[in-house]
Amino acid sequence: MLNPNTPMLADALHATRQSFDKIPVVDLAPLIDGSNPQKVAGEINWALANAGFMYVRNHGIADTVVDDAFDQTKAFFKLPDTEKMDLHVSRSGQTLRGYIEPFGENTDPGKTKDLKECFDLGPESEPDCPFFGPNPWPDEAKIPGFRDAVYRYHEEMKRLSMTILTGIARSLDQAPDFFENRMRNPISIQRLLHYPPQTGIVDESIIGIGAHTDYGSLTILAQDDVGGLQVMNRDGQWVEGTPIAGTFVINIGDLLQRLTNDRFLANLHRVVNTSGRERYSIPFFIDADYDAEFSPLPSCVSQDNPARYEAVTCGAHKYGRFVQSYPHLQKVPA
Ligand SMILES: O=C(O)CCC(=O)C(=O)O
Ligand SMILES: [Fe+2]
Repeated sequence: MLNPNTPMLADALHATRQSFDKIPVVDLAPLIDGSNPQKVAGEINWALANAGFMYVRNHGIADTVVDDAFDQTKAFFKLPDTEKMDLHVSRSGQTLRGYIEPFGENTDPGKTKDLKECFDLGPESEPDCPFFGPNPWPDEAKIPGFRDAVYRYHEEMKRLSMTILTGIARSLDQAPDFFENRMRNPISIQRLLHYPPQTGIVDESIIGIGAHTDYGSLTILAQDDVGGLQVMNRDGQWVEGTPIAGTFVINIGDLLQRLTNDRFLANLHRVVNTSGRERYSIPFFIDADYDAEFSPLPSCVSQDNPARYEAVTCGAHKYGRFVQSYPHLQKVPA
């Protein structure tokens, strides 16, 4: 007889196992040490134009920084639900920091409810526009070292993202500081994620995180060894983003797709955890300054390929996407 705990995936949730040539692995060493940044830019160009995703290795981030952040992530999600709910994102106004419970944010609304729970934080700053302000830190006595480890991770990710963005700028034939100039005080979000394993019949109505594209410029994802990330390939098939030790998964968001007039792809992805184990991941999202304008680069526009997007500002675009996926924001009058 069928064990009711054995996951049974509906057809639409199956991922094709393919060679990971499909999601390329880019060695960042020649970019970081300056020996051959143009070679790395070429690899980035291929990856972002075809997959919208890449793994990066030799990224220069110490294992201990990543391991400490994962240890603290696990400790955080073990806190009692009432304590996590005291830090709920809806209490942070437009800063949008804090805890989100299962089904509290749905990234493919109308189709899928997200089983994940997460905790968002960002740079400590004045709350002068959406996405900026203080963090709702959990009680240090309950999880000692949380703030330091998670914030250190955030700072390291900011540094790494600026390095990767110099490679992306080169791959677009722009000056290496192209992004730095629109990232003086960028919106950045550090997210801690927990995906409980799913058992029984799993269909698209509830999965870890529904199919979505990321909203901003660049995402750096650390995942544990559990697996479950799926990325859509150009044929519309879901390809597994299998964990590779010592790498981060990098993908771009809508703002870079707009900037490149669709030359680079903000690709659909989702998470389905039927491993039988708890899955943890730590994405870091970097966007740009709140008022930075994104419209197609002249070098990505031609007579045959006219501009496909109007200009948007980073903050307005990002906030609009959050309103669509956060039920609590929809209740707030505009
Ligand atoms: O947990 C993952 O692997 C992906 C998370 C994700 O796509 C997101 O938070 O935007
Ligand atoms: Fe995502």
